[in-house]
Amino acid sequence: MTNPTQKILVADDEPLYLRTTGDLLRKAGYACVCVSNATEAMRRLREESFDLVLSDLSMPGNFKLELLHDQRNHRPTVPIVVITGVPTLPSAIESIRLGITDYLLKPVKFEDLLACVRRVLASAENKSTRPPVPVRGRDELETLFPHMIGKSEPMLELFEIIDRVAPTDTNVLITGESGTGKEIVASTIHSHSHRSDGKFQVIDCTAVPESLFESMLFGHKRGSFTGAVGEAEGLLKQCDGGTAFIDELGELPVALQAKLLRAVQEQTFIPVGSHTPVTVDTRFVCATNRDLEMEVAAGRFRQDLYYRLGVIHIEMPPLRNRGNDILLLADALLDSLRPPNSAVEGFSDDAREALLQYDWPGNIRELRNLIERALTLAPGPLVTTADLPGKVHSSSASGSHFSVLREHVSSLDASPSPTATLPAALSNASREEAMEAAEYQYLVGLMEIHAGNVSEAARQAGLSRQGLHKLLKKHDINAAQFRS
Ligand SMILES: Nc1ncnc2c1ncn2[C@@H]1O[C@H](COP(=O)(O)OP(=O)(O)OP(=O)(O)O)[C@@H](O)[C@H]1O
Repeated sequence: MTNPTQKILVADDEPLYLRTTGDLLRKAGYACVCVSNATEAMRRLREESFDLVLSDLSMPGNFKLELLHDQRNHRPTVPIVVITGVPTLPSAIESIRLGITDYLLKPVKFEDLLACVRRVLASAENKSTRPPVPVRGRDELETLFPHMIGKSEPMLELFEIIDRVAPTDTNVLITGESGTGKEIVASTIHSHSHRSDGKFQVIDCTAVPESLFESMLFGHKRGSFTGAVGEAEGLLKQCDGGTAFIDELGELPVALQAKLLRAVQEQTFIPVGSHTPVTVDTRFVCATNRDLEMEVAAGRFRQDLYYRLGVIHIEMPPLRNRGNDILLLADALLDSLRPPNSAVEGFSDDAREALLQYDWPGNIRELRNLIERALTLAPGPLVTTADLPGKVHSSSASGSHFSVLREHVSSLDASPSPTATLPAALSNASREEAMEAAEYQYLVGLMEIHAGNVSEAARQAGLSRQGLHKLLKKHDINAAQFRS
């Protein structure tokens, strides 16, 4: 039921759109004020109270800037649904400060607009019964999420975003290199949300064959396809009331993107072989290490889905940009991974320096693996550079053998002659380093041949898509960069 006191400000510089939207919303029972420029929109916002703003932020006058300015004057944020023909995603902090709750792309169907308005207003009503998120100082931010280690500026900014975004129902897109902590951020958002009693459901787009993905996500009726011996509830239904974490979103096949869009937009879907829609109440948090904007530009990822899922866009800082957090993480991981009978107590000064100098292409996952390895090698009491892989300790001295080797093999022709000789400087490389560099070269060549198509490349390599993804991740190779 529409609450007749709910008041919407519609701000847009297209007269026809403005008039029809206003008329339709009034018919749907909302009080509606329509304005065609930023100055008028700000004047109305300052003088009256609204429950929702529907606006293309890029109309005459800088509405975005004025809203941010008002925020600094501590005015309460009204939820904003951005309706635009030329979208750009603001940073996470900017989205939060502006109060952006959703994106709709023009032309927008009125039923979609209405569904969105209802959802946002219902969620804003819930929100008003929740205590506001206080502004936190540095000390408080540092201790807010004890399982997430970090005191560097990029990490404190991340903690502030998580703190502000967790209590809302806004969809979140987390991007960043492999191993930077995207999943841990997603689960922290869930555990600090009002959905924490519901399930945090991980849905990995690379883990399921394309043909089974739809039934895995939405469920199926008995007999709907060969092998569907019973009825199955999909993963989305299982996290009704909770959070769906869609990992490796960039790998989601195009055919399924439209179906996911409907589920995200309307919170309903139809199980395979059924005719009856299922309704859920699920928040979507997604992650990818692909450049989704590039995927959208290349036509491989739906623009509407990208905007719908990325209302808040968090970019994870790579470990190499987190300064002394590297050492905080190394100490904490050593503590948590050390077996009870281990004689190892810490790192030598040289080893600490080497950890700081290395560029960590595999980020925290790589650091964790390195510490596990060092714990088995180091006689104790200190882990020294001798217990670290060559690529780590040599990066602080003469440059890593591995990276030099990797550079060398990358500069070779795509099909190098078997007699190609390695430079004398590389004769120091260990067998392990040489094998890694060869594997890297093979993967780069494979990606070039198949123009970044992981399924085709996996077929040639005799690997599963998932297996190939793991290898690409290990070498920090982004398949998207090979697509034209
Ligand atoms: N700030 C942190 N403090 C402590 N541990 C962390 C932190 N960030 C990540 N980790 C740990 O590092 C490992 C990798 O993190 P996670 O799986 O969240 O990365 P990811 O970005 O999702 O990786 P991928 O893209 O490969 O799926 C996990 O074991 C996680 O618990």
